[in-house]
Amino acid sequence: MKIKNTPLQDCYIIEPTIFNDERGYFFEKYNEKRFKDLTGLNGHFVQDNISRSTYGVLRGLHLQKGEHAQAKLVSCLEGAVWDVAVDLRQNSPTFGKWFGVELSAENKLQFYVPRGFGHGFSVISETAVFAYKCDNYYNKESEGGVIYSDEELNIDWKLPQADIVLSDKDKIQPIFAARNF
Ligand SMILES: Cc1cn([C@H]2C[C@H](O)[C@@H](COP(=O)(O)OP(=O)(O)O[C@H]3O[C@H](C)C(=O)[C@H](O)[C@H]3O)O2)c(=O)[nH]c1=O
Repeated sequence: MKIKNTPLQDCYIIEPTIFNDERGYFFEKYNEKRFKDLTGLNGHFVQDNISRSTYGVLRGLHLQKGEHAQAKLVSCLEGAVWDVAVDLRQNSPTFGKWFGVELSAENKLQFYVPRGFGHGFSVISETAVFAYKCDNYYNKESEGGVIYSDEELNIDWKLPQADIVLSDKDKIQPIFAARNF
């Protein structure tokens, strides 16, 4: 398991150790002790989520506010996504900056998105099964984020605008728009 820094403070890319043999492959998807030893972070997750999406779907940018804030450890089990984190922690040196990484069943990379970050992904393969661990429980009332098309962020979602498929919720600026956090 290797940890790689990103341009965003406290945001990491994790490269698991893959054991290949004539049967296929094996890897430890998550090991709390090793994660804590390598990152110095708490590393205790309480909720696992899975979503399946078709090409062009864009989910995000979401986060939960305050005491319900979630750190996420995300990966793609089938297909490929362009995964984006935005630092929305007002006191962070990388506040307002975004970073993207391709996560796929092929590269098996994982992406650690800390509390206080907006998170989203776009599906760049025919279908994608997305899995993520959260270190705090879902709390609908505390949900907020930033609209995917925020002009200041100017995020490249690696999709033609005409192909993007959004939920009704993601078509509008959230009530808790990150600028007011
Ligand atoms: C997030 C979540 C949702 N739900 C229910 C609520 C809705 O009835 C349904 C779909 O929820 P939503 O449309 O918010 O799901 P996504 O658009 O995939 O949002 C998620 O994907 C982006 C990329 C994230 O980073 C967040 O974790 C999360 O906001 O699942 C739950 O029951 N528990 C949960 O933890």
